[in-house]
Amino acid sequence: MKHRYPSSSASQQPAPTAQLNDIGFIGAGVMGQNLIMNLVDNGYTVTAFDLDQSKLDTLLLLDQEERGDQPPRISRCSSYTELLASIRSPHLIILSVPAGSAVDDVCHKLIDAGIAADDILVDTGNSLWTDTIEREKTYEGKLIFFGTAVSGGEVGARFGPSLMPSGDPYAWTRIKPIWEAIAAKVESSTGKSISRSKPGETINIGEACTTYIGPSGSGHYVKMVHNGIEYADMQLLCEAYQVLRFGLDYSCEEISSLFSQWNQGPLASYLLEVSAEVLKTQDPISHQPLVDVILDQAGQKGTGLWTSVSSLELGCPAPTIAEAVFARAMSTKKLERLRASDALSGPTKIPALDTEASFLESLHDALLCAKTVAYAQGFDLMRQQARQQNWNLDFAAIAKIWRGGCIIRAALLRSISAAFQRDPDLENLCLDVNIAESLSQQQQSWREAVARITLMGIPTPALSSALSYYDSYRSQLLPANLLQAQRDYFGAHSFERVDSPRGKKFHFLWGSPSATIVEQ
Ligand SMILES: NC(=O)C1=CN([C@@H]2O[C@H](COP(=O)(O)OP(=O)(O)OC[C@H]3O[C@@H](n4cnc5c(N)ncnc54)[C@H](OP(=O)(O)O)[C@@H]3O)[C@@H](O)[C@H]2O)C=CC1
Ligand SMILES: O=C(CO)[C@H](O)[C@H](O)COP(=O)(O)O
Repeated sequence: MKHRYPSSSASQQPAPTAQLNDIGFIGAGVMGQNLIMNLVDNGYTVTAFDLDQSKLDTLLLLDQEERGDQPPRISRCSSYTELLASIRSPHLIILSVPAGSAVDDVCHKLIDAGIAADDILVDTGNSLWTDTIEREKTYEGKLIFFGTAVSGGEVGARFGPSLMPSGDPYAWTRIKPIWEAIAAKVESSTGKSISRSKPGETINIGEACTTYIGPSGSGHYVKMVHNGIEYADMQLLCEAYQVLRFGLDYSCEEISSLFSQWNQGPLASYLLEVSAEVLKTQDPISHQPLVDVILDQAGQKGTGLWTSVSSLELGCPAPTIAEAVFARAMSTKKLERLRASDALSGPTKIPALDTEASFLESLHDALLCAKTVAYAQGFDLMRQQARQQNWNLDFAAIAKIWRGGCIIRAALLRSISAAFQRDPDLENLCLDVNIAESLSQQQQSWREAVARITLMGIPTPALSSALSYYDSYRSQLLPANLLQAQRDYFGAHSFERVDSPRGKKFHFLWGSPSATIVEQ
């Protein structure tokens, strides 16, 4: 351990008294407000700071409403000096501000306000994992910067998120009981969520959806990949919706009930549940389905993009995740798409379906296979990055903490954690004996769905790219032999031969009258 902690900062701060709060919290926005309420439900007292003081008004009102005749659990403050003076030493401060410069802004201001070297600042935002590594180094000796990525949106933050902590092991010993208290819980035997949905409720049974991920930055990397899978999963559901809506003329209500039905089986997931809920929601203004009045231009904050960049940098294919990012980008070209819809033709003949029921079954299986493949890509990325960074990631534990609280929680994660428990060094999820069997059984339906949908002219970039990944991954031969020959032809880039030891390079003298191969 690199840190050499000076004596506790207690000397610079007021001595602990009953009035001092347990935790300082900076950023009382969507996530911050809910994390704070989760902390106080679990018995911690908090001093909160936000640039926007009206957010603190709301927070204190909420505390007043929920605590009944108990004393206040939250104090507000208007400066970092006040924040430090109002919490126990060594200080523990949690940060929930937008990723990027706001995080450093807070660090600098806390340093100016006298934060001590053994005080802990936990960044719960979606920070770029390399920024977290840099920050831990930059602020060493001034404060202990510790990353904990959080998933679960506002409801998760309030009643139990999935938490991905990483960094300084000493800081982890202090944070662990708090994270275990506020995290989502799942039943050990079934992996099912133990629901908690009322203010004041706490759950002290089951497995907490948090585990120490590893060295600095690893938790934020794992969360970034979680979000990449989230992008893919969301896109797959959007593609299924579009096929049903415009290929089969289903109403939103009908799609909602089909999704709810699918949610009882192996596709069960929070995102499917959310989609079913969204699709049955009416717009109070136009009284049409709400989705029909939402502009089809997707936003993004960057984690899917970072996952795809990481995939390219590592040379570790995650095309389904990348296609999901591209799909969001394509959606923003609204005006161009409107022009292109006039200029470019679609299918002239759409063959009739054999039966609607068999197509729905194929679509169901296609979704399940593509979702599995998206997870396989995500876990492969984590495996490659872990190798490069020398992180010892426990993939079974990661799959387990995603079973509850987080946005990608899904029944499938039970098979995924079981796969990594069977073989912690599993190269690719598709190779797990049970997962391989399911994919092999369902791949024909997947092809039929993709082929049908292609003939309908409905774009399914994630569904189809996942199938191409599956087929590429199971190919003994890929056309990279021709590709190597092309490279050698125009750039003398050389190639290896199948009949020579690996590493030996050859160049063909293209265009020379005698067919000559030279060893490089
Ligand atoms: N929303 C979600 O579902 C999830 C979000 N996250 C991550 O959590 C973090 C917080 O997100 P979210 O709660 O949605 O964001 P919000 O914008 O709702 O809240 C962020 C809060 O931080 C305040 N803030 C901004 N800059 C500073 C600063 N320099 N110093 C102090 N306070 C500041 C903001 O104040 P002001 O409004 O005045 O700028 C705001 O109150 C982000 O990193 C996000 O990516 C992670 C998981 C899920
Ligand atoms: O981290 C999250 C959930 O896990 C956030 O909801 C994330 O910000 C969503 O990303 P985007 O805005 O890019 O869709």
